[in-house]
Amino acid sequence: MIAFIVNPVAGGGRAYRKIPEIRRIMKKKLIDYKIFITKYAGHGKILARKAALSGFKVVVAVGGDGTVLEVVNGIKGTPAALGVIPVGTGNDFARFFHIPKKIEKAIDVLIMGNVKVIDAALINGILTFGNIASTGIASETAALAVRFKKFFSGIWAYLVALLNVLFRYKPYSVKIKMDGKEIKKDITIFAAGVLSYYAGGIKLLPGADPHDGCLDVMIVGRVNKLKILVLLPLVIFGKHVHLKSLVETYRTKRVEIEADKEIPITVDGEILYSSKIEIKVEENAIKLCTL
Ligand SMILES: Nc1ncnc2c1ncn2[C@@H]1O[C@H](COP(=O)(O)OP(=O)(O)OP(=O)(O)O)[C@@H](O)[C@H]1O
Repeated sequence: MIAFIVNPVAGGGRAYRKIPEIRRIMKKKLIDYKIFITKYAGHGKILARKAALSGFKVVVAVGGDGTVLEVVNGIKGTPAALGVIPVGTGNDFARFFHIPKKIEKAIDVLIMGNVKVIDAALINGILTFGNIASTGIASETAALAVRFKKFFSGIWAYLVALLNVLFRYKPYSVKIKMDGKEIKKDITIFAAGVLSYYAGGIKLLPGADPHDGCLDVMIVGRVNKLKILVLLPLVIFGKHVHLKSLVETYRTKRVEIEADKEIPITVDGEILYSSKIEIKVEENAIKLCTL
């Protein structure tokens, strides 16, 4: 039995509009299913948990990365597997695993029965996430991009927001603890995660591998703002990591950041504020229906 958790606002309402198509395809394929529609942000986690505990073998996030985040946290620790119908705006989680955007093909992935166990990450001991957590210019940009999403789609909303943030951004002074070492740093961009994509297709952590039991970490310290503009096209295609003089990369199981004030942290599209961030890998945390 398959449970679909539909976030009606994901993808600007696209997730909701796809319900009749999901019903038609499931009827044609003669598979038992139920559709649950979220009523508010956070409801997806509750619905997903209830579905998983009441025997649904697959619980499907019908939406974007925010919906996947809620379903992952809902089904964590239950026998249910995660499915995704990527009808959000960015869909970075589905992009990494090549989950098709066409509804019928995405449903085929669910019923094919191919389940892979993948790593996730835990932030501040409370939230499990499947993509990337970031702070610095990236999170300030994400916070602003929310407003631009009404006017621009996917990656464009982030690019316009970035140009707005870029010239007023002041690097955060932080302490970073990793692998028994502590470094003091002024950070422009910090990202840690288990998958590669960010903000609708930007390849922020190109080397991330959800099967290696590690987080990939990427840090850009204090840099001339014009250099950020040079870095930008490279980041989109994941080539920035070759610029060793600007970009530091690490692979670790746990990383901690301490700042002297609350800073924004973007976690799979959601924004948290904290002065202390602890991110650690959760090995084999998610069972995922994939190709
Ligand atoms: N019924 C609801 N009403 C309002 N917000 C909701 C509802 N259900 C879920 N949400 C919230 O909607 C937000 C956006 O969802 P989601 O991220 O899936 O879509 P998106 O932003 O279009 O896609 P992406 O994150 O891939 O760009 C999430 O933060 C989620 O918590």
